[in-house]
Amino acid sequence: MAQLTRVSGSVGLITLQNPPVNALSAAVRQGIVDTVKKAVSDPLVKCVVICGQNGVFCGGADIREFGAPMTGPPLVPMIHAIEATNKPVVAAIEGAALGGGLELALGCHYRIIHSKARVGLPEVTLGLLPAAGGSQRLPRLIGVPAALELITTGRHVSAAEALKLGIVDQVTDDNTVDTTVKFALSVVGRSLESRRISTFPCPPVSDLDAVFDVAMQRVRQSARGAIAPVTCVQAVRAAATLPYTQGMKREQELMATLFTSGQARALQYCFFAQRAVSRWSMPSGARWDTSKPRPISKAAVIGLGTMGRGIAVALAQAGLSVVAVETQEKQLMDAKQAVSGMLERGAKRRGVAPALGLVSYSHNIQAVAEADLVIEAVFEDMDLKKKVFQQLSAVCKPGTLLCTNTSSLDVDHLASQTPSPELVVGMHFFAPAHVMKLLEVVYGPRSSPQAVATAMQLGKKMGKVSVAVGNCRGFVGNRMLKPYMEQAFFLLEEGATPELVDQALEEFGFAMGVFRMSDLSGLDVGWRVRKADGLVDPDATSGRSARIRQGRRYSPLGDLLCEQGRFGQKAGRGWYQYDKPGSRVAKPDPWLHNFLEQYRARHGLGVRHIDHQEVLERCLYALINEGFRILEDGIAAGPEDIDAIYVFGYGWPRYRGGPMFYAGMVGLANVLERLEHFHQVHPDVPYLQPCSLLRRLVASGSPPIQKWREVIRKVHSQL
Ligand SMILES: CCCCCCCC(=O)CC(=O)SCCNC(=O)CCNC(=O)[C@H](O)C(C)(C)COP(=O)(O)OP(=O)(O)OC[C@H]1O[C@@H](n2cnc3c(N)ncnc32)[C@H](O)[C@@H]1OP(=O)(O)O
Ligand SMILES: NC(=O)C1=CN([C@@H]2O[C@H](COP(=O)(O)OP(=O)(O)OC[C@H]3O[C@@H](n4cnc5c(N)ncnc54)[C@H](O)[C@@H]3O)[C@@H](O)[C@H]2O)C=CC1
Repeated sequence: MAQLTRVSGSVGLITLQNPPVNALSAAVRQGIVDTVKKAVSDPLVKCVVICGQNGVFCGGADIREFGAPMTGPPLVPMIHAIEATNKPVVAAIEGAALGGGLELALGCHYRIIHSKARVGLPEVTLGLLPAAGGSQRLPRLIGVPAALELITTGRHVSAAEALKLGIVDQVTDDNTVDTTVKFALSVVGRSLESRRISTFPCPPVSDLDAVFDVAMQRVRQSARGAIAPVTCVQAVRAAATLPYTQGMKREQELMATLFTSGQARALQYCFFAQRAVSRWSMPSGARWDTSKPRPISKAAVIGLGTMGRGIAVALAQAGLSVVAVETQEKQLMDAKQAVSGMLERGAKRRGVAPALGLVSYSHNIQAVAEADLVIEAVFEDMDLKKKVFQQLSAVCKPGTLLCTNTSSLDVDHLASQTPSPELVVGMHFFAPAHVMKLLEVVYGPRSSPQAVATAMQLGKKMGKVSVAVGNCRGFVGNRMLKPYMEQAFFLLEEGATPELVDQALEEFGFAMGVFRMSDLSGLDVGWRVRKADGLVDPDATSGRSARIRQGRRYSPLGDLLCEQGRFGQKAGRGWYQYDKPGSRVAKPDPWLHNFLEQYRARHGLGVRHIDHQEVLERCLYALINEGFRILEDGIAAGPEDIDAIYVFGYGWPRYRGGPMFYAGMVGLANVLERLEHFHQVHPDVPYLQPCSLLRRLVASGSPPIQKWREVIRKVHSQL
């Protein structure tokens, strides 16, 4: 809806009304069309101000309407009608003017913005382009290079930057609507000829082809398979090279190719999934809206290795005071330097003062006595962690939340070491912890809803996408990763190379394939876990026992590499070779190819031709099948939780929506059929057996992902 009122005698004030962000739904567009017409034809109205209710101008087109056939008046003629009026129309921007919201403001003759508001054209992040004239008006207003950058990245711009770029005419710290009303009255009677952006020529660029070539190269490199950024470049090129009307035609044509694309659907799903995970629930019935978080102002981190340092930085950057405890003197000194450096670099990037004073250091665990919440990040060793938790229980004040950053150990077992297991949760960060967006908040059967709510809220404060998950081996992300990686090892045994597997996965859109990723994080990490699980047996060198452990197929390839000291990048060799230890450029290694040949010969393994399709199906469907098991077990509440974890923590290409969304896109029946086939061929790999939830979904007609929770609820109610 939009409401027209007359203020200050002769100002027609149009207020967009569609909480929470005044998205341009069909009703809002109709409201704008009607109120603009009314204001223009009212002789008492001399000028018009457009604003949004509740402190937000407009969050853009209503994304929820994208899946359905378009109803209501289209945006483009609506914005043209505003631009064409003979009465000045001024946008009063509070909160945000994004996407269609900014395009609406660009159709106005002037724009006044509150100093705390932001603007942007984030359509590219939804798989679209600004197709309500944004791709044609913005370059005309601020020039091609700046518009290209904003449109291809979707970056939000502060009020100050918007003024500097020339997107807005004035910034105010006062009441935006009052200021805009006064401003509108002050421009009544002035010619509007020079205020209609669509009539502007695009500012000339000296070497147009070079500018667009560089932009195209940049988006192709960073977008890795995403089509919207490429299309955005093409749309801006149309603005730079064609008259406005033809440019608009091109904008519409390009948008038509994107609007119904699978990538746009996936990205829009991700937008809502990211928000859905904050509405968490636990199998006990505890929920986000009935569980009150506890205020946290003082936090502590125990163990200042790779993870502890990043966690301390993330906490301090969120404004908390942090006590950082490390027992090794040298580590403590190094950590102090590293944490200060990270805080300084982060502050420089964000243009704020570094929060150095918020972090204090100690080698004594007693220093955490006053903390409201402690995050333990010592070595991955159950006995050590148990000891630390017992110490914390003795040292901390009553009610302190005790969190562990363990990546694989049993959170509930750790909780049982304390007199208050309800205060224990996992806070599983991802490396580097101050950069990576994902946080798995792991609850055990005894974790209190308040503890979960507090960890979830703290994650949000740190700018993380926090996902509440149940306690099981590997939680959600690492549990699904295990079959994925194992399939990659099996493919090497059957004839593939690390390069082939990685290429297939990187072409799919992963930032790194399995083997490059394994080299980066260190092969010894998994080796230690497999040893602890009793899977590593250096004596089993040939025969069936070498490749069957604990009754199922096992590939000792990773163990054999570790025995040779090939721990990955840090050793200068792993699945690839590197110029020197620590170097990042992975090169194919003839030694490894030779080693694989000998290995296959020793085990009598025939070499098959393996293509990219098989790599994708074997690795991804094994991972997806585990995802269905996780849903069936109630470890994740819904497919959105799993997808958010994979998109924000594991480099799953966002434009493919996440593994569960992807399964829906390729067809659940198809996934089921391929898993059945692979399980038949590899009966000694139990996890290839299709999960019963997957069968159930297929049997119920493969409903859209939004309906899976109903099927899952039925499965749970029958257990
Ligand atoms: C051939 C066809 C031609 C079609 C032409 C169309 C061309 C276009 O021009 C296309 C577009 O506009 S696409 C939309 C572009 N706008 C955006 O991407 C902004 C999205 N929103 C935000 O960034 C933040 O919500 C924002 C910064 C606004 C607010 O952040 P907060 O952190 O305060 O709040 P959130 O938790 O993010 O959001 C609150 C609730 O609002 C929902 N929502 C936000 N933006 C929406 C939008 N644009 N449409 C529909 N719902 C929207 C959001 O989902 C959340 O609700 P819940 O999910 O229920 O929690
Ligand atoms: N490295 C990674 O990518 C990830 C690791 N994790 C988990 O985070 C935890 C820490 O891992 P990293 O940081 O990689 O280990 P790390 O080996 O880099 O650091 C551990 C630190 O804890 C210190 N420490 C040991 N005992 C201590 C004690 N009693 N009191 C205080 N400090 C003590 C050590 O001196 C060392 O500096 C582990 O549980 C690991 O599984 C979780 C996610 C990712």
